[in-house]
Amino acid sequence: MKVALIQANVKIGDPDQNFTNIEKLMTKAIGRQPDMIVLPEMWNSGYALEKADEVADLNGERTKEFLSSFAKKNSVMIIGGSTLTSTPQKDFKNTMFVFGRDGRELLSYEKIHLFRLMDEHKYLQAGEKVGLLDYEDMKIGFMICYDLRFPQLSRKLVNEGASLLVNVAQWPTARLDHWRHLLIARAIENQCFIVAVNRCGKSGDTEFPGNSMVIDPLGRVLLEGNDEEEIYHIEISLDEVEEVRNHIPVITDQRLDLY
Ligand SMILES: NC(=O)CCC(=O)C(=O)O
Repeated sequence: MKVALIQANVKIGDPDQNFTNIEKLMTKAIGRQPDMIVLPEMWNSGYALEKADEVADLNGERTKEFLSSFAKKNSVMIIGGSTLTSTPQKDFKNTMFVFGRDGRELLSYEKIHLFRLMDEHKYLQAGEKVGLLDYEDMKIGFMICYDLRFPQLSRKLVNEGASLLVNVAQWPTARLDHWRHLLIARAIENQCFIVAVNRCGKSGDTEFPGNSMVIDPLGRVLLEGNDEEEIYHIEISLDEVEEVRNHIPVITDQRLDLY
């Protein structure tokens, strides 16, 4: 499976510019004919949470129409990072939409762990269900940024069959070492692939390192990005997951009767 990771910069509070930029980057990525495109977290608005009323995407309509038609036109699966969405009742959420090659919406996942350090808990509603997708012989589990810190979530997704975990993020440079180590740990402990796409650039005083990563089920780093706006391409084979799990059967050996 050929994956394109879109490590985009995000202009805070400017959806028009961000839609234009993401379209430009995805169009460039299509030249390498990926099977799957992955975008970063909150790419429509950045963390302009105090202006959520102005910049959030009402019912996710703009995001969905844009990603669905791009997916269909280019016959590519899109894991749409996440966007700041709203409802007419003014419920704001950090929402991921996923589309199949035919443009069909396959899943929406609303971030379940809100990150207090970036004030998410003051403005957003947390999602109430995990994100797991069964598509074209793949089971993919989804995490949005801070979700990475909760090993119970990734283990649940893996226990329900995921062999690939995707994390989309706006993870600041200040905690880059946590990002790297936690991603590698999640891959090793769950014996699965991890595709993690982080934004780059700066918003206010906060710097984002990019440093998107792809890690194999043995915890080997197959790809690690720099801090520039960039598209990374990689080919992975999810069959490797079974080989690794057969060698050291961690998932089978769990004592779910005890913990
Ligand atoms: N956008 C986020 O969820 C950031 C999470 C983060 O920075 C962390 O350290 O955790």
